[in-house]
Amino acid sequence: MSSNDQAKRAAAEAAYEFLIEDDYIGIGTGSTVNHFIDVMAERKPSIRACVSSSEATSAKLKKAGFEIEELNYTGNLPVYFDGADEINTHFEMIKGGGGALTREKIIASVSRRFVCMVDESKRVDILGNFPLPVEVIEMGRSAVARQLVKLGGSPELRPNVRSDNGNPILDVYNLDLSNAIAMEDKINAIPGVVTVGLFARRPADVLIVGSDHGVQTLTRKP
Ligand SMILES: O=C[C@H](O)[C@H](O)[C@H](O)COP(=O)(O)O
Repeated sequence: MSSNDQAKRAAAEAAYEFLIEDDYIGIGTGSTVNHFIDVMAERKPSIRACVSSSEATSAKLKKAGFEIEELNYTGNLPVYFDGADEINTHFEMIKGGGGALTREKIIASVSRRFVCMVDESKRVDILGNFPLPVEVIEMGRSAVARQLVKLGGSPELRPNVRSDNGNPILDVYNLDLSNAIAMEDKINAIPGVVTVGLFARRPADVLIVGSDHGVQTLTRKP
């Protein structure tokens, strides 16, 4: 296992402490979440079912023997576990590097606690080094891209990729995300945008950072 993978695994093990048994849990997408599912598979918690943010996560959870439930049938969730592409000191995030941003944002919005697991390379002072994913409706792709250019961004169509919802994804470089909430609102207001991968209106509540030196668990200050 690479040291990066060891850091993700360590964060996933620490995150497991936040799992609430005998209820539904939300599970995100990506390599860090995959470590979390491995930890779940080893420890076999008693849970009602998982609400999953992607087809890939659902497949891995099912293989590990966990039930999947649709969010439409669960109501609010006590806890959601996910990774991030970048996270700042306010626990605002860029997500969607794996294309799962829309389902992730919906699940995060109905979860009482968002536990974000990262390796330390994901921590930043200002978001934006990682290109910002924006899921769009196909027929509005160019129109949205032109609006993103007006906001100072350089959008690029993610080649040969569709989200689990069947939509294209634009990766936007060079945006000024020093005011992440304002930029999230501006991008959300563009007709044709399905979801922007900025999680500023709904930041994480708990941040677990794995590194060579150990694991740090941080709680967002209100
Ligand atoms: O769409 C993917 C998700 O937002 C992931 O949480 C994000 O890309 C981080 O993934 P990873 O844990 O593989 O770095």
